[in-house]
Amino acid sequence: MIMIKGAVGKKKYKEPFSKGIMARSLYITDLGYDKSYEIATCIENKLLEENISEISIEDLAIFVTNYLKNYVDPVLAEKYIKWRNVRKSKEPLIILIGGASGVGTSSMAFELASRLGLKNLISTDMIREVMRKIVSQELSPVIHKSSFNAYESIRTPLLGPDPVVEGFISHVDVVNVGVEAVIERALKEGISIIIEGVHIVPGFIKEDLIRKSNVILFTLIVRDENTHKSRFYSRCRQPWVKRSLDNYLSNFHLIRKTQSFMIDQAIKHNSKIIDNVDVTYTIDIMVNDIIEKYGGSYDVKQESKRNNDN
Ligand SMILES: Nc1ncnc2c1ncn2[C@@H]1O[C@H](COP(=O)(O)OP(=O)(O)OP(=O)(O)O)[C@@H](O)[C@H]1O
Ligand SMILES: O=C(O)[C@@H](CO)OP(=O)(O)O
Repeated sequence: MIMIKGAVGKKKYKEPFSKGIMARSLYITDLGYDKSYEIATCIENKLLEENISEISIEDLAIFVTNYLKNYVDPVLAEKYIKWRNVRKSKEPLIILIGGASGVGTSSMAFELASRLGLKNLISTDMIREVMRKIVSQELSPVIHKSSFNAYESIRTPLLGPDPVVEGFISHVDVVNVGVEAVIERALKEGISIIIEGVHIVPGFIKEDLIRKSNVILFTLIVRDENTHKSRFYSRCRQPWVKRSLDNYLSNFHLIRKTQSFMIDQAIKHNSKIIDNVDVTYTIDIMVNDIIEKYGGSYDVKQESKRNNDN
């Protein structure tokens, strides 16, 4: 059996090498579960071949990086080490995924959480639901509507040419208070989290939060109208889904307007836009962006030197 040596603060511990845990950490490199497990098995065999029965967690990471570099693919080695840097960071990762109704924010957030092994995921619809219990319809009628038809509840005189966009802005502005509270709590507790939904819009979240280096925002869109429309059919196909297909189809032109507004905001604030047509493409872009932004530099020798110095 191969034992892995690690430390939490000054406390040292040992645990047996687990192919499952190793496969999980390789999964980030987009190898897929089966291939990750296969490589984890090869790594275990290689350790045994080299008569390594005990290894520190840092040396294991170097061993894995070199294995990927020499026997699999140097690009994957780089991804692996960069993701490791992200995981070792002292700050939690706050991933915000916005997009108009139906573009796939909840599906992509779930996929991304699974790829990154993140356990915390919340939808802004749920935040809004809690807020609806606290803030009466009289006080804030807009949040008791959908984002795309909130304009029907605007009480103040219209300021611009498009009531739909104005309703959307008022709606997002209120729910954003709850979104910011979740971000602040996650930062305070040190919890990595994904927050997704229509209420994540560039330009609405406080500057001091969005500028933090560990907060990243993606705006998902579906540029093609027919593809976007078909998403409502696929969403309503499951028998347990209670949201009415007709409601989204009859309001589709309003939903598209909210998407156009989100695109304008993302461009204005220099924020990433992803056309969510293909799941693999969307997740790969998000993963690559995250590891490029937070993964630091890829330097195995540096890590090796650090270990020798310790
Ligand atoms: N890249 C994709 N390729 C194919 N289908 C997708 C993709 N992304 C999402 N879908 C499908 O589109 C439908 C709508 O997605 P989802 O429910 O995630 O949207 P949403 O943006 O969360 O909507 P809402 O904000 O209204 O809840 C789902 O059936 C989902 O499986
Ligand atoms: O407000 C909206 O656009 C959607 C987002 O999911 O919510 P609901 O369908 O509950 O109105």
